[in-house]
Parts: sequence; C-alpha cells; structure tokens
Amino acid sequence: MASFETLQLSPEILKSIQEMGFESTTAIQAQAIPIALTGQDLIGQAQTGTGKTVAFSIPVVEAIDPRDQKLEALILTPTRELCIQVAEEIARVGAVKGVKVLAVYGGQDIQRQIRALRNKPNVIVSTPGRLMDHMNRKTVRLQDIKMVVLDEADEMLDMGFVEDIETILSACPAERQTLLFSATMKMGVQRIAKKFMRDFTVITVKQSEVTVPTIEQVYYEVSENHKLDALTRLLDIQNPELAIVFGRTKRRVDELTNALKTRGYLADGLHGDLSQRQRDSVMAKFREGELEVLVATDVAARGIDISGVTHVYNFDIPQDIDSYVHRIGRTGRAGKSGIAATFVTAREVPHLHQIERITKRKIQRLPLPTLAEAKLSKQRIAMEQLLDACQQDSLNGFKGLAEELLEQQDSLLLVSAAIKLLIKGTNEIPIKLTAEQPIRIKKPAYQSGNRRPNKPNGGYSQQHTRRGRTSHR
Ligand SMILES: Nc1ncnc2c1ncn2[C@@H]1O[C@H](COP(=O)(O)OP(=O)(O)OP(=O)(O)O)[C@@H](O)[C@H]1O
Ligand SMILES: [Mg+2]
Repeated sequence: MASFETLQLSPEILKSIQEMGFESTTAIQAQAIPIALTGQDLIGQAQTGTGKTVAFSIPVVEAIDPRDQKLEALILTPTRELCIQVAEEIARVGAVKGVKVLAVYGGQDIQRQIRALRNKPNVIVSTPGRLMDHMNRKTVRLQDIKMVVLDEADEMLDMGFVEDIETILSACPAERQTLLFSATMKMGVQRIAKKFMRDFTVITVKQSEVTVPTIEQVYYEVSENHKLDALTRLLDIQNPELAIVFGRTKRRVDELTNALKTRGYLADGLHGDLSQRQRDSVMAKFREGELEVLVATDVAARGIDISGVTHVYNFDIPQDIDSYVHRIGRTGRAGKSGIAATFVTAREVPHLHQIERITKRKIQRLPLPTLAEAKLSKQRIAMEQLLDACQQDSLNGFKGLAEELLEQQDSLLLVSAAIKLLIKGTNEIPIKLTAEQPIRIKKPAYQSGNRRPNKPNGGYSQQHTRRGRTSHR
C-alpha cells in the first residue's frame, strides 16, 4: 500500500482523492495506476471491493483535458446501476479538475440523453446496447477517444455483448489506450484483448485468492419449501444492517419480495423487467437505508458498492462460480467484514463443493436456527431498542403519558406490551413460493457415458449459452 502522493498524480486529482477520504492506495491501485499512466494497455484482475473503480478512474481523468471540450474517454459497464455508480465515482475523482461525466444507459429517455451528449461531456459511462444505439443514430462520436475501459469485461462478453463490444472498440481510434477490469477473467477476455489491445500488461490474483478473506462464507442445507422460513429466521437472528438476497429468476425475486414484505421486512426487489424508474427508486432507497433487504437477480451481482451491506444471502445457489464470487463480493468491501450465506438443497450440495474446490476456500456448513431461537433473538433486539431509546433526551414529552399509563396498568405489563409491539415481522404467516428448478449439475464425463473429455474443473457446468438481453435477470 502506498500513499497516493507517490503516484505522481496531478495536484487536482490528488486533491479530489483527499476529499474522497482515501489515505493510501489499495493493492490494485498501487499496481495498475503507474502502468496505466504510462499509456500502456492493461488487464487488471483484483478481488471484489478492492477499489478497481478508482484504479481506472484516475488514469481516465489524467488522460483527458476538460478544455478540449471533447469526448475523450469511454467506460463500458454491463448494467445500468453499475453505469450510474461508476459515472459518480469518476465525477468525484474528476471534480477538482472540472471533468464532465455523463452516464448513458438503456431505459432512460433517449432524447434527453441526446441533449446531454450535445453538452460535450469529457467522459461517458455507458452500457453497450445503449451506446450502440447512439452510434447508429450518430448522436455520439468516438473519434477523439483516448481511453476505453471495460469494467466487468468478462460479464459483458458473457451477456452476449461480444459483437457490440467489437463494434464499439473498432469505432474508437486505434491508438487509444484500453483498460480492462474485473474480479474474474475468462478465456473470452483474452481473445478480445489479443484482438483489440496492444502490448498489454496483465495483473492477476491467484485462484485461491479470488474471494475476499474478510467475507465469512457459510451454507445451510435446506429444502425448497423451507427456504423462506430459513431466510426470515436468519434475518431475525443476524439482524443485518443491509442485506442483499439473490434469487435465480425474476419471478423468484418478485415472489420473495412480496413474501418478505408480508412478513414485515423493509424489502424491495430489483431485476431486469422493472421500469427504469422503479429500478432507480429501489436502488436509491437501498443506498439511503430506507430498505433493509434488497432482493435481486444477478443484475445486482456485479460491481454494486454499498458500504452498509453486512450480509449476502444466496437464496438460490448460483449456477456459475463467477456469479458466486461476485454476489458474495457485495459485502466485505474495502476491508470491511461481511457474511455470505448460501442455501443449498440436498441435490445441490455437490455443486457447492465444486465452488469450494474452484475458489479453494472452505464454505462452512451451519445448522439452521430453530423458530424458538429466532423468536428469542427478535425479543432481544426489541429489548435493546427499548434500552437504546431510554438513552435519548427527547423523552420528556412522553413522561406525562407514561404516568397516566402507570396509574392504569402494572409496569411489568406495560413494558411487556411495548416489547411485543416493537417486535418486527409476523413470521408465522405461511407463504408458498413457486419452486425453482434445481440448477443443472453435469456429471463427470466418465459417469454419464459421455465420451467428451472431462473438463478440467471436474464437470462443473458453466453457462455457455448466450444469455442475450432478454435473460432471466
Ligand atoms: N484507496 C482507497 N482507500 C479506501 N477505500 C477505497 C479506496 N479505493 C476505493 N475505496 C472504496 O472501496 C470500495 C470498493 O471499491 P470498488 O467499487 O471500486 O471495488 P471493485 O474492486 O470495483 O469491486 P467489484 O469487483 O465488486 O466491482 C468503494 O466504496 C470505494 O470508495
Ligand atoms: Mg467494480
């Protein structure tokens, strides 16, 4: 870890970094920034939550000159939420320098975007589909681009954006600099790199270090029918500051969101079928802490950085190992600790062991808490809230009322009633969710009689299909 002063940054950027409150660089920042500042192309792989955004934002902001009033840098991200977040981070890094940043993503009014693009931003952060749209309409021109960054490069290729990305990269000047970042890298990334990057440097982490050590990884074996009860019990006992619950499909997310609301939690859902307005409002509420549980598909698995997320629950185990790594990485960010709990049905246990083998990290099996334990925990939380409230000085206005109550009722009875009212949720309400299909687990080739050579990862089944843009997210 070095200080940002040793990186020979321009004074404006150093000042912005100070204002952001960062004291020293993270490992990826210390390694990547000096290389990127020489103008070299770079692939940067580093764990979730280790500051890759700043690692590319600094070289981006250094590369542009706001006085040119030209579009000089382009950042691509796989999702709209990430697009907005990255644009905000670049705006912070570029604040003192006066850099104009614009987020351009699908679902937003295109005419408004066209007007904003005429306003000559220096940097745009975009999702590939919407950028292609603007390229076709000739409302964005890439001829002055000096720097392109692909954030979550592997995911964009996985989502079926390969051709779009190739088109976009081909439309940028050949002498531009290209940076590529993610916590995970697949073979496809190398192919893009070979085709579109020059003399690039690769910074990687070892497979055994892909997941962050400050995330405590646990799993619970639970049948489909018991998942909801298991989740609400865990929420009651663990009492997360903010939690993200990942479900496999949009329907799952909708049903689970409703179920959690019915049981008294401040929950809302996020997936690709919601309107942009709904997506923005859910994310804003979650960031502000007005929601305690965000239920989401993998649309929220990548890059999303919300500092209060203490718990991630995989309500459904993800098919894809990279998805597991990114999902759990929504907690334990910037050196903080976090808990990642995965629900596994009996049939899915081998898949969980596969994840352990590939990430080279043990996921501890824990017994599910009982209903009685959950109840007790809720009571304790209510009690603590009551004790906390006693410390507040704003109670004077209630004392007259309290005296009146004490004349009518026994004090023990009154306090018991207050605790009862404070206990959140009505977890006994029975709710049935539509069962999800268990994930596909490929048997090793020699067992299934399949003559194809066994995969090096032991038959672990990745999603090879093009997920396309009408995906299950
Ligand atoms: N040098 C630093 N010191 C302290 N905090 C930092 C520093 N750099 C970045 N951070 C903070 O760390 C958090 C995680 O950063 P970021 O979102 O860039 O992670 P990431 O590596 O892109 O993760 P992911 O793989 O999940 O996208 C952010 O809240 C960011 O503000
Ligand atoms: Mg990131």
